Amino acid sequence: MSQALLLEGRPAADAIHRKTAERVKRLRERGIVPKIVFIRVGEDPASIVYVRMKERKAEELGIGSDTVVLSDTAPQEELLSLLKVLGKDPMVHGILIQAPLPSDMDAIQIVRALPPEKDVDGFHPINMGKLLLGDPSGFRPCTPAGIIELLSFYQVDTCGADVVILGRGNIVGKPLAALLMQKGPKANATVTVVHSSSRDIPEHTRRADIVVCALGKPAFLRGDMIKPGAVVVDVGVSRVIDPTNPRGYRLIGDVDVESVSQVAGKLTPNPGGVGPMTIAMLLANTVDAAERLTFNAS
Ligand SMILES: Nc1nc(=O)c2c([nH]1)NC[C@@H]1CN(c3ccc(C(=O)N[C@@H](CCC(=O)O)C(=O)O)cc3)C=[N+]21
Repeated sequence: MSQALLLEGRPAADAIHRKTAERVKRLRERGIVPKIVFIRVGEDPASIVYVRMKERKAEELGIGSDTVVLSDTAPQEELLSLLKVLGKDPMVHGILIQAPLPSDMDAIQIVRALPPEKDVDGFHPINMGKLLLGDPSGFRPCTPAGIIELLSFYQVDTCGADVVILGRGNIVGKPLAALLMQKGPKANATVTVVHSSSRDIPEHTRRADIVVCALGKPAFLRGDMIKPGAVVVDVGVSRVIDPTNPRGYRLIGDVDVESVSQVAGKLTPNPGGVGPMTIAMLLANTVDAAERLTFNAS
């Protein structure tokens, strides 16, 4: 009975954090303190936890941060005028609008109100366009970039690999497909994107060298759906009620760990895999933003 090797996110994230801290130090020696502003709308408990984790890590690295909290009854204009002020503030290099937003807000219009140079999430249409074009002057979305760097850290070669991505969302599936099919190292993959209208999902996943599961469906991917030795990246995360857990809930990924770990060669745990990498890429993007805004100023 074999057990998949776990590709832990923490060591890979720490390697990125160490480089980020060095870059922060160099900026600070020149009198620049890289800074990110987090915007949270409403009191969603998960968003509160995530923003706090990002603030704490930023502080550890010497990156300045502010968090602005708006009421979920605030008019969208309030958020738009806040973005306008932050967009012009030369002390602010990165702006993150924590998702999800209240359903009555127009997320597409809101991202467009960000200057693309401060869009460290990489969600602005300019950055999405640059991503598709392979123009490195944009920002890579944090979770897809984190997956690329996680695979690279553990020397999983994507060149020529058959990668099957489950999920076609704008945050993970679609941008990850664009990154992986790019020409170049840490890319060069043959990419298939599978979604709810795909005819035979197991047929696709069974021939993949690498399966990326980003559906948000707990324990969706089972061992009988993958090729022996495959690399499995578990991205989706769901909360299930668990009275035995002090938090009252437990996090569960898209992968059925019990069966998949019997068949897969390597597996990213969840939590403890892609999540920490997402934060590492966010803060690396923030330092990129500070460097670009400082050294490429026209
Ligand atoms: N504008 C925006 N940008 C985001 O990047 C963004 C967002 N909105 N909205 C929500 C999602 C979620 N997200 C996570 C980041 C880190 C972990 C993470 O580090 N998780 C830990 C566990 C955390 C726990 O125990 O709850 C882990 O996987 O080990 C998880 C989730 C960023 N998001």
